[in-house]
Amino acid sequence: MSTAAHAIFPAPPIGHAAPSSALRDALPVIDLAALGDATRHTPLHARLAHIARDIGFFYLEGHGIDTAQIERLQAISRRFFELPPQAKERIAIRNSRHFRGYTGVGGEITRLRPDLREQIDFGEELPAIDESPDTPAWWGLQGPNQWPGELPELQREILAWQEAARQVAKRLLQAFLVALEQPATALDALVAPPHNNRLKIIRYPSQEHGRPDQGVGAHKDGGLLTLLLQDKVGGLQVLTPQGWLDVPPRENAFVVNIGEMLELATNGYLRANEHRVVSPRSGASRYSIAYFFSPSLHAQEVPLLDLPPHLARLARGPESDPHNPLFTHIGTNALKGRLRSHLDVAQRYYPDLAPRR
Ligand SMILES: O=C(O)CCC(=O)C(=O)O
Ligand SMILES: [Fe+2]
Repeated sequence: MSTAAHAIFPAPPIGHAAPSSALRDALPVIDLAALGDATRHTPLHARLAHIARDIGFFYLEGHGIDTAQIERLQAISRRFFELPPQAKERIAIRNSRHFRGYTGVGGEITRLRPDLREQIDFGEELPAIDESPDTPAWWGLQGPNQWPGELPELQREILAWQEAARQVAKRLLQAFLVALEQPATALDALVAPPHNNRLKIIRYPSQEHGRPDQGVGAHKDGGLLTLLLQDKVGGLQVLTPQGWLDVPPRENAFVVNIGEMLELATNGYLRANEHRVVSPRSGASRYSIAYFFSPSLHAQEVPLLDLPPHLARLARGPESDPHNPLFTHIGTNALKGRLRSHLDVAQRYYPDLAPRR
């Protein structure tokens, strides 16, 4: 996860959110089925553009993924985290130049602090690009996953999820483009195969009394769109002008975030929204599955969309943070985010590029 740009609004201490009740009642829901495959602008598209711009996150329903498929993935993910520590360590992310594999609690860093979560990072299952002195470092992001041999069903469900989530994300991206008065296909080349999407299954252990509660620290997602599946526990919060707002669980709905690459492509008309997870306090763990729909490394550069004047007027330019510069070069930007989050991988495989602390 890329460490976020500085908050525009002073962030209250973690765990003390005070969202406005008006916003809490207004958490928007978008029905992808109702948007259909329309290539024409409809009032629903106008609502989508408004919500994505002014609130920056929403629930997505009507995605068409079977409840049974969701439940199978959630169940097998929980079983992975119940494996003995040695089994998880066998697929440790520090053994993968491609940033794939298991990270234990506290092993990932956001805003310079360890996150209290354990997770497996997956990517598209593709062969590694040959390393030679002339190969740019960011090609290292492409490569095979590490699968736990004890749970072959996990591999099956993750690969199926990648297919299903990719279709949903692509339809949603096309709806965004229509909403912005672009051809629905305007970014097809950016998300064409070979793909570069990422997926994580995550467990947030319950917070022990008096201990830090940074499940994951405030950040923005680096890709185009994130489709997040959370369980019933809660703890996800999004930063709004009124402060941190809880995003309570909603059955069979994804939570959608705008990522930094869509912010860049729209010259800041759409904004990547900052979010975080506060550790559960219930004694039970929280589980989530995050799918990061991202530009293909092969596309090289994020294009700038040509917005009509009435939208371009509202595009404020991408937010710039000297501590977390955004690059329009896809590989450079993606590698930067991974290096910041996984110092062990950075130091082992990318020593010249590893962030200094
Ligand atoms: O687990 C969640 O609810 C959010 C995860 C997240 O924001 C991330 O991994 O980027
Ligand atoms: Fe995120």
